[in-house]
Amino acid sequence: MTIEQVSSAKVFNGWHKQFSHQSTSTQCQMRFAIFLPPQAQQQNVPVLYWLSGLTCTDENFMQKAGALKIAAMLGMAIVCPDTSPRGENVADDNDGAYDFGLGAGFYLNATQAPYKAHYQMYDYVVNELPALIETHFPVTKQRAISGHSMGGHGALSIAFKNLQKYTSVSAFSPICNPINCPWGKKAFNGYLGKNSQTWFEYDSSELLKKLTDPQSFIPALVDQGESDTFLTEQLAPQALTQAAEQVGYPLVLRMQQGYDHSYYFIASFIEEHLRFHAQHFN
Ligand SMILES: N[C@@H](CCC(=O)N[C@@H](CS)C(=O)NCC(=O)O)C(=O)O
Repeated sequence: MTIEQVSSAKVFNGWHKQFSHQSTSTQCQMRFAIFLPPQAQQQNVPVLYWLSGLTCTDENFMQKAGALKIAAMLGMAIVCPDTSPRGENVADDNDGAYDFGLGAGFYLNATQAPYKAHYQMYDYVVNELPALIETHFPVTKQRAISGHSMGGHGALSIAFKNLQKYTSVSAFSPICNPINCPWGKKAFNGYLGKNSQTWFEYDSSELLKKLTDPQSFIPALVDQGESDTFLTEQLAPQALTQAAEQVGYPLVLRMQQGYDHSYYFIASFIEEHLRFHAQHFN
C-alpha cells in the first residue's frame, strides 16, 4: 500500500494534501485529498469521509465548502476520495454524459461489463481507503461519513449497510431513493444490470427500512434546500423520512428555505454538520 504525495499546502495551521495510489478495488490509480488539522501533529484524530456528487473530484469540497477552518478548530481530519475510477483504460459512457461513467461512480460495486473491471467504488470507500488512511496518517478509528447529492446517496447507503463502522452520518441534498429517479435508474441499470432486485442494496430508503435494531442506529442528519432544482425529480427526501418513520429511526431531515443544490448551500451548513459529527466522536 504505497501512496505518493501529489500536493501539500498549509491551511489553518493544518495541512491539505493530495495523494495518488494504485487501488486494488478499482484497479487503477486513485487520487484522494486529506485535511490534517493542527492537532494531528500531537495526537491521532478522528476522520470525516466526504463523498462528493456528480462531476466532482477530490477537490470540489476542499475548495468550496469552507470546512477546513472549522475542522481545524474541532481537530478533525477530512478525507475526500474521487467520485469514480479514472484513466485511459477505464470505461466511460459513450456520450460523455455527466451522470454516468467518469465522475459518476455512485459508490457501488458494478457487476456489469465493461464497468465491473474498475467501478468498485463501494469497496474502495468502505474498505480500502479507510485501511490506507489508518495505516499512513495519525488518525483514530473513529469515522464519520457525509456527502452531497450522489455522495449523499453514497454516505447514507454506506452508513446504513455498515452502522458499526461509523459513529454518525450526514448528507446534503442526497439522492434518497435512486431506484425510483432518473439519475439512479440510469446508473443502476448501467452498473448493476436490468434486474432491479439487485438495486435495492444501494438504495438508502430501502436499506433504512431493513434496520430493525435500535441499539445499532447511529445519529443521522440530512439537510435539503427547498429551492433545489433537482428536489422533486431526483432527490425524494420524503422516501427517506417515510422509511425512517416506518422503523423508528431518529433521522433528522431539515428542509432549508431558499437554498439550491450548490456548494453555497453546503458552505452555509457545513459547520453544523462538522459539529454534529464532532459531538458523536467522543
Ligand atoms: N448542473 C450540473 C449537474 C451536476 C451537479 O450539480 N453536480 C453537483 C453535485 S450533484 C456538484 O457538486 N457540482 C460541482 C460543483 O458545484 O463544484 C451539470 O449539469 O453538470
